[in-house]
Amino acid sequence: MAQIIALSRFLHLQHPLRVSLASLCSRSMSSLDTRARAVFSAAVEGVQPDIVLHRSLERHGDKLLVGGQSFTLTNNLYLVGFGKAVLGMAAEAERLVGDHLIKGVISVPHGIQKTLHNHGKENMLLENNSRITVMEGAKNNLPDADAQKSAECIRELASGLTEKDLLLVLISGGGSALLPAPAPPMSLQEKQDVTRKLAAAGATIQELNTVRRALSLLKGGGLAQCAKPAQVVALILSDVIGDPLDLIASGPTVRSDFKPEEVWAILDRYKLSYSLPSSMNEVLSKARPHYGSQVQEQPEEVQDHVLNVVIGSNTIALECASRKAVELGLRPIILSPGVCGDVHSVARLYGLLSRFACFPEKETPPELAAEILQLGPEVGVESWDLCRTINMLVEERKEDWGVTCLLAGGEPTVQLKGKGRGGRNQELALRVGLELSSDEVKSGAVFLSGGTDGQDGPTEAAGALTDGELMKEAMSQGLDIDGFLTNNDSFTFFSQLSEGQWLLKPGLTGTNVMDVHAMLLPPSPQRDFQ
Ligand SMILES: Nc1ncnc2c1ncn2[C@@H]1O[C@H](COP(=O)(O)OP(=O)(O)OP(=O)(O)O)[C@@H](O)[C@H]1O
Ligand SMILES: O=C(O)[C@H](O)CO
Repeated sequence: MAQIIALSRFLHLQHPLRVSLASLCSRSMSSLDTRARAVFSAAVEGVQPDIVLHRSLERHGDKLLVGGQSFTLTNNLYLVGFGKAVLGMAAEAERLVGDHLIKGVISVPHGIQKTLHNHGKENMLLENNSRITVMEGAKNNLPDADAQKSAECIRELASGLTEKDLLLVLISGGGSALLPAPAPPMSLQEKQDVTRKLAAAGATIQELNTVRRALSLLKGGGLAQCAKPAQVVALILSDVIGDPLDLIASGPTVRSDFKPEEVWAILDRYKLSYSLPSSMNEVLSKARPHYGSQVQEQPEEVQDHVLNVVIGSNTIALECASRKAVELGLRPIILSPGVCGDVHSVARLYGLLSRFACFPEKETPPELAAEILQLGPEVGVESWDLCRTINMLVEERKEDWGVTCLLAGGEPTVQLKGKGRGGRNQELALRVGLELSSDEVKSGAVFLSGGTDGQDGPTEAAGALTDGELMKEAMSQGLDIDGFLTNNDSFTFFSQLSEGQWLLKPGLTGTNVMDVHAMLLPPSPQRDFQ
């Protein structure tokens, strides 16, 4: 396969008849990368907001079944939502239970209706006669006055409910910025400054949202508290590793045990404790273990009226990808949905795994497995997941199972030093390409990394594909990989390489469960150890 790919690239670049000749071989040439793209599409398809919502809500007459519980619909339904994917969730919810819906308000990103319309995603838009009001805001993913207005409308709706009412809360990534309700006397500007400084200093989403929860009327369970005594059912599309309910969109329906020392420790870590506005000191000193920051301590049972259900996650996307891999004749192995850490280390991991899978001798050297295991903590992958993966790779080598499809997900990080255009998926693909290219024995592996939202950093690509021919291909086209990497310019690199054919460009997908990685590993060509 590697030879066919190499030949086709040669034809594509050098031969005067390159277009027609290349297209003659394109079917076999692209077999692995076509399958990698199909596996990625299946991952994204499996977590489309309307699909996950449909999967999680069951309607039998006036009964609504969700998360193993049953609720009676008696024209008592209200709906609120906030996040990048809630428009599609709301559209499907209205199709399913709209006849009982009294009123809804959702807070969604600025311009999203137009963008979804332009991408032909009409199924994610509300009907003209919808009972749900769509409010756009949070330009550039920052809480703004528009989002604050939406949050106020959502708070008003929730606060007016009675014990007969059922409130559906739709939550997805980006929800924190779309539901700003600064605890008085803090202003939106002051809260925005603190979160912006934290983010710029490199705070993790866990740290950021721990602080956000402490400063908000609605986060950290505040929304659920407002809706009391109504029954609350929150349907959550997770964009955080491990699906922690209290952190996704800062957990507006999840009771948070606020620990002031935890918040101060985070502010200290990023050297912000001494430059805080006085209003923030006031909010933090008043706060107690509670729902939101302004409410007095509540007993545990107040949470009884809330059901939180994760309806979509990276794990689900990987399971869908795995099923697609089987359909395509590949042997799937799911490594982990929690890959994080610097892209350098993550690329190294994939390089080592490919070397291990395709090692051309009967026994793989134990040092290789040891090096893989050592990397685990740096890239967020548990030892047992690595051991399980290594064992499966060993079995596949012994039994000659054909092409393996190694799947993983998560959200690695890039330390931005240059001024180029790129994203963590494209930079990871580029670094994995270097790893695969540097192998003496070419594994023939193809690697794909893509953001499930369809957008990788500030670029129009979701990610990129790569393989062991990357270095040769780049050199033959006069592209200096190191230069592009130093300048964090992976998008420009992949746009210039072979006319952009290695870019992954599904367009905006309307969902977001972080990133998906797929590495297709053909059996070693020198396999004579049977
Ligand atoms: N030139 C670049 N090269 C590599 N990575 C970049 C570059 N510019 C931005 N990034 C990375 O892209 C990420 C931001 O992009 P994006 O908006 O896709 O983030 P996200 O975390 O997927 O957002 P969300 O979860 O809200 O969808 C950051 O991790 C940032 O480090
Ligand atoms: O909105 C947020 O807080 C992030 O997207 C994590 O869920």
